[in-house]
Amino acid sequence: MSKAPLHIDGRFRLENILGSGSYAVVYRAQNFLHDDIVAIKLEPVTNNPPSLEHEHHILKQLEGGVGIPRVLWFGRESTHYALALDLLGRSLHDLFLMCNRKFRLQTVVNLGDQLLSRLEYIHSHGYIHGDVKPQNAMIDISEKTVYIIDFGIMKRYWNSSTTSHIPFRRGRRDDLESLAYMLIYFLCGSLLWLNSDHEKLSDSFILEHKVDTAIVDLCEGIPPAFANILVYSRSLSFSEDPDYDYLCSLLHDLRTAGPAPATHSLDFDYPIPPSQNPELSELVPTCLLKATPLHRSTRV
Ligand SMILES: Nc1ncnc2c1ncn2[C@@H]1O[C@H](COP(=O)(O)OP(=O)(O)OP(=O)(O)O)[C@@H](O)[C@H]1O
Repeated sequence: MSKAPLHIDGRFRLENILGSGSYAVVYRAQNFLHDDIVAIKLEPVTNNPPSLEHEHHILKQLEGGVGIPRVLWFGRESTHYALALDLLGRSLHDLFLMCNRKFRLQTVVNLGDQLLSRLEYIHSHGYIHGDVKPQNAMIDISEKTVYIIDFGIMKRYWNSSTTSHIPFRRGRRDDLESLAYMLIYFLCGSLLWLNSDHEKLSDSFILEHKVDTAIVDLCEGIPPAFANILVYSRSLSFSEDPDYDYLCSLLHDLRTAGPAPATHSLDFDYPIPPSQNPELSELVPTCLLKATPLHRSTRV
């Protein structure tokens, strides 16, 4: 891979790597014109077609939405495309490991509430995210707002010229089903088909076990609202408009049911300091939370 440039657009100086994915590397960078810190996503120009250009195009359409990263600059710098974004805090994946693989019920409720709003906003612009997972949800530096990231492979589900759902494509229900798995995972600490060696599980193994797992077993010991979210998402037909208010109401009921006064804050507590957590670099496999593309089941 070609060497990353040291400076972007004459004003951003690259510092350390914050993370990387299949097509880009994300750097922390200093904007020495405004004396602030940003995130810069770099993709070599050899990638064809460039995913970063597509990501930039989508982010501009979603601009101004709560929890959508703000684009500060996009362009080409020598051998790379570069996208400058607001610097965010940690991903939910990293936070989950730091919190010993358990989030409090109220934290999961508040995360679910925010993430549902993000998905509704993205869907209202004719797109599905298609890769809802803990690595693609980040919180801002003040740990108040959840952001969705990784728009490079996002696709339209809605054809505005024919005003119809594009066939043979994932739909909104798939994003919602993935979100349901993610919330259950945060509450239970794992999902039934995962084992200690889950890095090596194939997509087909996970899909087979997902289909064969009864929702009642998957959601054992957690409030029924999460099973209801999963059942509802799976029962949606391909082009049906999801009732986001209904899903939110299932979560809101859990706020009033608890013994302690409900809080809207995310309220993470980290029993394991990041420097002492050997698992922090471990990745949840990308196929882990994907919606079930095989036959759909509503077994509870
Ligand atoms: N705005 C940001 N602020 C801080 N860190 C970020 C930001 N955007 C991305 N990151 C970090 O960089 C990592 C990779 O980013 P991203 O998922 O967008 O890359 P990608 O190449 O599109 O990944 P994928 O292979 O999942 O498509 C993230 O997991 C996160 O740790």
